[in-house]
Amino acid sequence: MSENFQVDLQGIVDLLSNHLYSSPRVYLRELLQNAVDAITARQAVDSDEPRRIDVQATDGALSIADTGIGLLPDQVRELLATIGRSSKRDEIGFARSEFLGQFGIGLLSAFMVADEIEVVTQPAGGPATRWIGTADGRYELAETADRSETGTTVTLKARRGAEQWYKHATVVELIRLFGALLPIEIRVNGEQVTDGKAPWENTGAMQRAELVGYAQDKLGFTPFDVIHLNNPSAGLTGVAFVLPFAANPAERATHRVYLKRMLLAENVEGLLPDWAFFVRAVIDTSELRPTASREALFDDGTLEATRDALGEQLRGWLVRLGNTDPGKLDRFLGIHQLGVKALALHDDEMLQLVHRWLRFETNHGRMTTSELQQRTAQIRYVTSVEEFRQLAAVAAAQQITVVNGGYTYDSELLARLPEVVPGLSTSRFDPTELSTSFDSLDPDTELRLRPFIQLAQDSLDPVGCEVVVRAFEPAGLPALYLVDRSAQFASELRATKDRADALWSEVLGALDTQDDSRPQLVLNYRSPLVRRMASLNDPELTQLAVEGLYGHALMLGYHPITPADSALVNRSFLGLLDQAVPTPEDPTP
Ligand SMILES: Nc1ncnc2c1ncn2[C@@H]1O[C@H](COP(=O)(O)OP(=O)(O)OP(=O)(O)O)[C@@H](O)[C@H]1O
Repeated sequence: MSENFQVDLQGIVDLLSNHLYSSPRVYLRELLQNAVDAITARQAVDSDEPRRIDVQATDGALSIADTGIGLLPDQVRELLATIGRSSKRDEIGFARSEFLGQFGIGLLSAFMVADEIEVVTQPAGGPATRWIGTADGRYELAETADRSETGTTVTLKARRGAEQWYKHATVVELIRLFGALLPIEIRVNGEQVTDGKAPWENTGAMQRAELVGYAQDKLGFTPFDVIHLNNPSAGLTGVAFVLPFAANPAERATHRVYLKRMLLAENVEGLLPDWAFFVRAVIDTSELRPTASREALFDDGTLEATRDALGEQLRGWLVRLGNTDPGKLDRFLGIHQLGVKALALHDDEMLQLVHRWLRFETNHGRMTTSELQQRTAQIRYVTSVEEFRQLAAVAAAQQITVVNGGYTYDSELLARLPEVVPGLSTSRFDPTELSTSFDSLDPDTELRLRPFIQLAQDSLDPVGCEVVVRAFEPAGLPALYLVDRSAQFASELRATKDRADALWSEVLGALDTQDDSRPQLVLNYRSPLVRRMASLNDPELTQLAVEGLYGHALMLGYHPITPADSALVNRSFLGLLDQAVPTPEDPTP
């Protein structure tokens, strides 16, 4: 013998209110939606019939009356009293596109705010029926006196503690929120509360001002720009408002979505591609599907195709801006630079889109990648602001363009650019490259300077630095400390190894590249100071001066200072002071 399931209605209502719906306020959305569907069904039969919804909200009670199709007694039994039964699906069970509802559970949401639901309904030419359902799962059905008009009235009485959802102001606010775009006359306590127009449908000169006003009112900001969105295959129209402030690209952007002109939710995710974090969209769609809670979009192929199509339109806006109003694009990037860069780092599409407008600091001013490409086949960058400060002027004097990759995301972006942009080549700038562009001394001078160079080398042997003399610009810079990158890594590794315990020491030892190329102190023979030093006849003073320059060059380049370095610099500083400050027995004239 087969039996029917018993359903604990209270359990289902708890499930809906605690797990499906985000707030009891959706009860009004569900009632409104049923009224709209009933009107749609009646219009399909006779489009001359009125399209009206009348809400009466007095403290503690609410009724919503529609001029819809109404139900016969048998339909009431089948549709209202059977959970999950809906008149809005076709024979195969698919949602029929003309209706908002589809699941056959919406009416139950009223039990979140009422213990009893009364429905009085009458189809054209049929009898009027009164149905009263209670939250404990019982219902009564009876014929009643005819209504004055075809349609349905649903009446609720507030459950204790839910009175706030029945207040006039709250009801007006919620009806406006959910129903602002519905092409139906909606009154609350006699007053018409909506105009049925989407802000982007107003044409004419004031359209933009109205859209800006809408964003200010409803979204709380004055948009940087407004982009129209359109996707006929999803029956979609709307706008994207560009945020006037920086947004965190890691936070998923959410959008206000209307489905068949009724609000689905104010914070729908997944409508636009992830990279479009800098806009908030407001759209209406007739083809995308809701989830059962009607608070999110169902993530299917149609949504994916829509996301791509809308992404194309946002991309189009960026490209247009780049081509027609570079100043405005610059302002846009000024606001969203960091977010755009962060995203471009992981999202090839975004990088491809924006790379040509991203500006980087270089030693020849701020430049885009295409401006850089015009200057040099190979874009060279350093990875820290300190390194840039040290090398910028010297490299510029040798006509070498160096990009400062020290700002957030810049060096990572520069490293990734060649993967995405054909023909673009970037590399880390190796400071030792500089010395190859410095001028060597002529053989006579070289010979003459040999004792000086030897003396300087003796001073710097204890710190493992090689002394070289070259002539380069700017002449005001007496010395430059250059260290090959892999040598720098090896020396830092060794310093750490010396400080680490035995286990770590061994691990670090395995990483040692054994690169023993020594750092160089390049003395600049164009510098008057270096020239004077080279012609000194006092070996001790020469050595102190070389050590002093060494310390100065280290600090200028923000290089790490080892104990041996600081001992050397100390010695030089004190020695030079000693020479500079006269002793009392040596009275100055
Ligand atoms: N105001 C109304 N006028 C006419 N029929 C109604 C009305 N309200 C509800 N119904 C009938 O009751 C059925 C069940 O309504 P319910 O709101 O529970 O589900 P639904 O609207 O079909 O789907 P969903 O759960 O997606 O809202 C509807 O399919 C409809 O046939």
